[in-house]
Amino acid sequence: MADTTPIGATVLGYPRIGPHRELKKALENYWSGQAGEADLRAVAAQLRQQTWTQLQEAGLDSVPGNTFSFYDQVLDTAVMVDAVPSRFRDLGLSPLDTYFAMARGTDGVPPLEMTKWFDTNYHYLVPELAPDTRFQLVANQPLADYQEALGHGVTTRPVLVGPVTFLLLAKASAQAPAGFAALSLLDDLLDVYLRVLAELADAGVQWVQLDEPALVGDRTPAELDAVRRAYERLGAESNRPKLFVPTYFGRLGEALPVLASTPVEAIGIDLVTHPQALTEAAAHYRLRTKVLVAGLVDGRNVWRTDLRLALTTAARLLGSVGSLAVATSCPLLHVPYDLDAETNLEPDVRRRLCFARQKVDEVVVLSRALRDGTEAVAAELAAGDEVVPVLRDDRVRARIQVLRPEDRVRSDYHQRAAAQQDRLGLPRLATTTIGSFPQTADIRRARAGLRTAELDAGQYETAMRAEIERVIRLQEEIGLDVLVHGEPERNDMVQYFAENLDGFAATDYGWVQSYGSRCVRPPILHGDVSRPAPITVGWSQYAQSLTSRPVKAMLTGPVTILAWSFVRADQPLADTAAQVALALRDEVADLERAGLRIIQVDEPALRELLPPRKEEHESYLDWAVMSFRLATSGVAESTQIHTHLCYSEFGDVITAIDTLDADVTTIEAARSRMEILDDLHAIGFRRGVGPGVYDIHSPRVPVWRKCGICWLPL
Ligand code: MET
Ligand SMILES: [Zn+2]
Repeated sequence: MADTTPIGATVLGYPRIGPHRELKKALENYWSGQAGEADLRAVAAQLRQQTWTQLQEAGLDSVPGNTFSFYDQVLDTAVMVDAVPSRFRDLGLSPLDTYFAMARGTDGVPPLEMTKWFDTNYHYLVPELAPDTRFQLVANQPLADYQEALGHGVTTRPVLVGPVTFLLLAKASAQAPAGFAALSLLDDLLDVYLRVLAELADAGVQWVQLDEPALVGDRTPAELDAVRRAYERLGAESNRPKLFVPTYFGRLGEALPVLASTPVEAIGIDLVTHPQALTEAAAHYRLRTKVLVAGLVDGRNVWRTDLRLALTTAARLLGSVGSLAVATSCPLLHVPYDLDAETNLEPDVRRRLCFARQKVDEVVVLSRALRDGTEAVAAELAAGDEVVPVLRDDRVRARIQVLRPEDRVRSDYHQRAAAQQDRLGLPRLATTTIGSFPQTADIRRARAGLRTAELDAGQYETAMRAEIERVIRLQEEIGLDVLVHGEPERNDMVQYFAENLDGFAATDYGWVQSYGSRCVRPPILHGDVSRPAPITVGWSQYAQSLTSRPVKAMLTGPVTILAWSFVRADQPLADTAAQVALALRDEVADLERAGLRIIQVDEPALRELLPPRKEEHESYLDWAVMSFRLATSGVAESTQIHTHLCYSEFGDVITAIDTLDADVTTIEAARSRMEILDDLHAIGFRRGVGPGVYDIHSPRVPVWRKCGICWLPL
């Protein structure tokens, strides 16, 4: 290995969809046939070049490369190692179209499964592996990217998904025998990684980054052994770049000594998510011979870093590691591009914010302070000292202060169930939907019209009411028992509430990739939350006025509102959740007063925020459940509270579902073949359950099957 430049100041990755979602538009034009492959590739090349030059000009010592993707970085890795299931291979498509077929499916060929990337709202594509999967290097994409950057005068550090994380995120294909573990393919996969590394080294690459976020979760001894074997083997190769292994979204724990005992030259730790990571790292003697890349700037949230605090943290590591580099806590994929684009934010909120582009500057400042002393960055530190206080609302705080345990408890379930049955008179197997009906072009046009003042509030209301009436009549005609108003007035189930609650701000360009070309613009929860006026009551009340059947009012729960927003970092999430819950509790009370007999509070993100380690589950689930109960327990016995969960894999939260104490839980069950019913049965779940039998992602009509639990088990 040649002498290498230090990592110094760096970021682990960068947004790739384009500051104005250029990639989204280019992808969608390509998919619809409006543009050809060359057009798409040109946009992609342009975006890559922009990112490289920007990062270099911002003063990073090491610029990450290969952070671009046409769809998803895990899919890129699968394709790079030729883990392409035969159903896609057999299509005989071009490499690019095969790639998109894996991502999106085509003509009756289902795509790879998509699932959430750790506890973020980003979705990756799940590789399908089997004992006969033959890994081989198809095209060295990281190398091509490196050379392309070099052509623009930028030397990069190629970023790849680490081999262990790749295998841990993969699943056994349908053809794999029972008991097959993807990790058994480690050695074959390493052969390919070794080739990639050798080719990179031949091209002069000095550092390569192998992301291993999976190491921050609870790992079995066998998995830890795979980590050791993987990095022993990669490290033992002489013809390779230096290895930098970042870990993020939690603390390394028992994986730290394992990774640190291998020959990797640099290890990255996330000092933002978990303060304990600092003590772990400072105490570990093996880090004395390594580069420690300190994730000091939050890569997932949008707040300015407390630079002085970050420097204190860094100072505690200086004596205990070989050398120190400064980075973001994780790739910047999860934050918007540039705060400079936002001109409509309240100045006091704006001054507290920091998007991807600004985070790069922070990393550079921190690194300079460590190298040249704090005097060198005196101006930046002074600017950081002008702290803008968080917007406090004493009324909200006073209300939270006086909450009693009874405010989170309803009466005995069976008593409630009887009262509700009396009032609602529903059949034993009642039918309902989850809430939203399609957002038609007319609905979107009306909303846009309201924004641009083409429609006044009255005209908008008339348009929405017409839509509500349409879906109410449709549901009556179909013969459903519990009706919904269809949520036409909502742009999004979280944004809509954020726009109507105090304490939230919306951005104009704060797009973040959710999957593929799909982006979301998460609201920014920046201050104490309260509800200035009823939000949904008018719409639900109108819907109920149209029919004698019960209409179910619809709210989004506190956990989901938090999960899909950027949240405050200045107080525990539990406290923020309680504030949101209290605002929702007021809404629930108003709905009940307006005559709504059923109220559904959706918590599809309950599972998503679950921390990576078991030891933290209990405290998370405790505040998550308590916030739901705070929102919902103020109602009369005869008011039926529903909740709705989706996105599967409820195993880890199944008992929490019980403690939510909702009268009815509607839950996605189509994709998991109703397994959830057995799981609920096993824990003695006695409340109402509505297994969702229609898969909303597919036009297929399901076949009715008898199941053990019914709507209202009395
Ligand atoms: C992602 S869960 C969605 C629940 C919401 N009520 C809807 O039907 O859209
Ligand atoms: Zn759902």
